[in-house]
Amino acid sequence: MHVCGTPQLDMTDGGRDLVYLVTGGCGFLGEHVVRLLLEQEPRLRELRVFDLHLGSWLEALNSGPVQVTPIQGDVTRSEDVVAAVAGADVVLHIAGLVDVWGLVDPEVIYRVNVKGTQNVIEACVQTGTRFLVYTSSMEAVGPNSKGHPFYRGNEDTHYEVVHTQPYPRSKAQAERLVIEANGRKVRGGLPLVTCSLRPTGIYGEGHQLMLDFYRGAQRTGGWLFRAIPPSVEHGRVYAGNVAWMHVLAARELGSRATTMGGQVYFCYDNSPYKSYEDFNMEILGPCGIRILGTRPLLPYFLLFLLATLNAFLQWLLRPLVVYTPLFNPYTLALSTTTFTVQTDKAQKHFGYQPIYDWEDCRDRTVSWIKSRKRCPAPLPHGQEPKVGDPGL
Ligand SMILES: NC(=O)C1=CN([C@@H]2O[C@H](COP(=O)(O)OP(=O)(O)OC[C@H]3O[C@@H](n4cnc5c(N)ncnc54)[C@H](O)[C@@H]3O)[C@@H](O)[C@H]2O)C=CC1
Ligand SMILES: CC(C)[C@@H](O)CC[C@@H](C)[C@H]1CC[C@H]2[C@@H]3[C@H](O)CC4=CC(=O)CC[C@]4(C)[C@H]3CC[C@]12C
Repeated sequence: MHVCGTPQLDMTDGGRDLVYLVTGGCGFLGEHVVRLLLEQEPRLRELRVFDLHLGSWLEALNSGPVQVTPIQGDVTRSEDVVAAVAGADVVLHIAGLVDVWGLVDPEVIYRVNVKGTQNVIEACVQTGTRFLVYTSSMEAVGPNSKGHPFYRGNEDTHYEVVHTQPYPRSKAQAERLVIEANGRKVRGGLPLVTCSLRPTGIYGEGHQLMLDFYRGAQRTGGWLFRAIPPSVEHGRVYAGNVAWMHVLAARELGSRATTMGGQVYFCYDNSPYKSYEDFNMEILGPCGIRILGTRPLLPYFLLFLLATLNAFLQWLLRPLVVYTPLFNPYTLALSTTTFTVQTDKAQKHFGYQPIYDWEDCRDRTVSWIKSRKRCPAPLPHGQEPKVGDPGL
C-alpha cells in the first residue's frame, strides 16, 4: 500500500505538458522509473525510453494518455544521445554498466558510465534541455579499498573515497561530471540544473541477482550457507522507492533549482539494516529458503583464498571462456564491509518520503520471486536476459 497520498504538483510552469527522457529505461531500475512516471507524473506528454536493448513490454505502455517513445540507442554514441535529448524537458540518466564481476572490459565500463554521461551532459547543453537527474550509486563513495566502514553515514559524512575497481571509479567520475555541470549555460542561455541520486543496494521486482540466489539455493536443497558476519550492515533500498525519488527529484528540480542544483542525495527507505545475506533472507525465507549457520561457516582467510582462486581462474581462463563467479575479492570485500546510510536530505530538500513501506517492499519482491518460472541455468554474473521478458 502506498504510504503517501497524491503528491502536490508544482504548476509554476503553467502546467505545460512535458517531455521526459529516461536512459537505461529497460533495465531493472529503469523499468520501475518508467512505470512510476506513467503512474505518478500527470504532466507527461511524451516519455522517451532510451536503451541499448529495448524490452517488448514497452509496447503495452502506449495505451494511456502519454506517448511512450522507445528509442534504441547507445549512450557512447553522441549522435544517438543528442537525437534522443533534443526537445526533452527533463533527462533521467539511469543507463550504466553494472559490473563488479570482471564481465566487461574496464575500458568499456569507462566508455559507457563516464563518457556516456558526458555525452548526456553535452547533449543537454547543445539542445537546451535544462534538467538532469543522474543515477549514481553508493559505490561512488565506498566502501573504499581500505575497507573503512561507513556506518549510517550521510551526504556530509567525511569518508576517504579510494577506488581501485573500474565500476565504482566510473560512478564517482560520472557523478563528478554531473555535479560540475550544474549551472552551465544551455542553448538559449538558461542554466543547466543537475542532481545525483545515490542508491544503496537496490532490490525488488526484476532484481536478477536475488533470483539467482533463490535458484542457487533451490539447487542445494533450499539452503544458503552463511559467509558474512551478521554484524556487517549493508544498505538496501527498494527499487520502487528509488524510482519515486527519481520522479520527485525530476519534478522539483525546476522550482527548487537553488536548493537542489549540484546536490547529491542518498536513496533510502525503511528497509531494515542487516547484513547482505540476512537481508536477502527477509525475501528468500518466505520463498522457502533457509540459511545454514548463525556465524560464517568458513573463516575469513579461507573465504579470501577461495575468492582469490576465483580471480586467478578468471585470469587464466580469460582467453578461452568468460568465467565470472559471483564470489571474488571485490565482492567479498564489498559484502563484508559495513556501508549503510541514515539521512533525510532528500526529504528536507524536495519533500521525499518513501511511498512503499518495508512490508510492502518485501511482499512485492517475494511475490515476484515466487512468480518466476524455472529458467535454464543462470547467465554469467552481470549478464541479464534481454529477451524483452518484463522483469516486473
Ligand atoms: N542495481 C543496484 O543495486 C544499483 C544500481 N545503481 C545504478 O542504477 C543504474 C541502473 O542499474 P540497474 O538497473 O541495476 O542495471 P541494469 O543493467 O538492469 O540496467 C541498466 C540499463 O542500461 C542500459 N545500457 C547499458 N549500456 C548502455 C548503453 N551504452 N547505451 C544505452 N543503454 C545502455 C542496459 O541495456 C540496461 O537496460 C546504473 O546506473 C547503476 O549504476 C546504483 C546503485 C545500486
Ligand atoms: C559473499 C557472497 C556469498 C555474497 O554474499 C556476495 C554478495 C555480492 C554479490 C553483493 C554484496 C554487495 C553487493 C553490491 C552492493 O549492493 C553495492 C552495489 C552498488 C551498485 O551500484 C551496483 C551493484 C552493487 C555493486 C552490488 C552488487 C552485488 C554485491 C557485490
